[in-house]
Amino acid sequence: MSLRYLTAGETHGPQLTAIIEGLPSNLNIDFEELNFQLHRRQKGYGRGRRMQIEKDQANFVGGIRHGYTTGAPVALVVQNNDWKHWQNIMNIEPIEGSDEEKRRVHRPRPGHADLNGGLKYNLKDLRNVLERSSARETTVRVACGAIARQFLAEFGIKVAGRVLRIGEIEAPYQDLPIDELIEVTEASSVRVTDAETEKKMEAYIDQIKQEGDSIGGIVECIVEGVPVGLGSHVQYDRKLDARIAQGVMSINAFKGVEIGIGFEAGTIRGSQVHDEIMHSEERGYHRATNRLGGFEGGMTNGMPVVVRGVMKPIPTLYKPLQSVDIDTKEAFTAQVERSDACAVPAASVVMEHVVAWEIAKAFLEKFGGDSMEEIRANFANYNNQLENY
Ligand SMILES: Cc1cc2nc3c(=O)[nH]c(=O)nc-3n(C[C@H](O)[C@H](O)[C@H](O)COP(=O)(O)O)c2cc1C
Ligand SMILES: C=C(O[C@@H]1CC(C(=O)O)=C[C@@H](OP(=O)(O)O)[C@H]1O)C(=O)O
Repeated sequence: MSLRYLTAGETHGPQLTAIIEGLPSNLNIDFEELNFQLHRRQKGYGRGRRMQIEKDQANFVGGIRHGYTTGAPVALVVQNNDWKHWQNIMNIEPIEGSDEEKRRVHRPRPGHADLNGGLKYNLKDLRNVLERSSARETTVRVACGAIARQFLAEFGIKVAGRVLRIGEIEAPYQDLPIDELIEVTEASSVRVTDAETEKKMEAYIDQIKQEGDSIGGIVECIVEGVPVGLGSHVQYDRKLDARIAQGVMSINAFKGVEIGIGFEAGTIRGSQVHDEIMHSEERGYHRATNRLGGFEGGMTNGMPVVVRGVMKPIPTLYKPLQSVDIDTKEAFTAQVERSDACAVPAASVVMEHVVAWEIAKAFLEKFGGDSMEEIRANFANYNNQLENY
């Protein structure tokens, strides 16, 4: 059985839930580290009031004993603190005497799932769509990814992320060793590597917010220590670059994915794109450059995996856009109560965890076993095979 997870829960409901299946036994879970990753997702300049209400923590309710996985499905929940303000609106049972009509959402917001979901599921209260389409769900995706990240760390694989651009402001690209990149971006409110860009981006986000607008950006994830040969060229759905692309595109508001230089590859010559193959005693086979972001033929090539994603501007705007009421079919301009102005730094944390998940899944497919000990032995055996190749 390959590694998988399902999530459930609404943004203003009592909690989010995830069930992970396919984790090996005897993986040590560092709960503090996992909650730190949830905390990182909540940070980032430009987020709205909701993030002050939530203090995300994962509670495990299955599959772990005394800090170690047992091989059983892992179940975890994250409470929504905001639930207490929404209980009446979100109640599962009918509430006697409540004015259903008053709480019904019938004005779809442009850029959200509201209208498509209402039409598709035949729901006249669009809250039934928006509650689940909210990026609140990315909390438990990060929790699942944080477990994948801890699993990968056992094999020396490290994950970092950074913001490359917010709207008109591009961050200078600094090629830092991965530990330094993790440290420096962690200290930055917008997850960039230099203080000057950080200041510029903060002021820019403030300005956009003041103008009642929102802004998106471009983020990058780097994974180092990935062995050669994860994924496969032999079948479309085994190509790991394609699976990573699907994961990234599934993050709310993501509109594009690149591996390595990505779209730039269509603008320059082959000699400027392909990475020359080298061999040395210490490094074995490697590439002179890493323009293709660690992939050839849907398989990792041992170079760092480099993935970029683009996030559109937040759709809910204080400067309202026009839409159509589903009851009257009349035009109105959407009203806003609260929203993030920019969630690009937060989304870059989500992306790290989505990428970590896909790599962990492919790692388990290649070196799979039911316990960590079995996987370690399989991994050592493969490394031995590579050394003798
Ligand atoms: C971390 C994060 C936070 C977000 N916060 C908001 C928000 O506060 N307001 C909003 O309108 N959209 C927000 N979004 C984006 C919407 O969830 C998303 O655009 C919407 O569900 C429609 O999905 P699509 O853009 O993928 O088509 C956020 C996305 C992410 C990743
Ligand atoms: C709750 C989170 O993000 C939310 C994602 C979101 C959306 O429409 O996607 C809308 C906002 O929620 P609300 O409407 O309650 O203010 C964000 O705060 C979170 O990231 O944990």
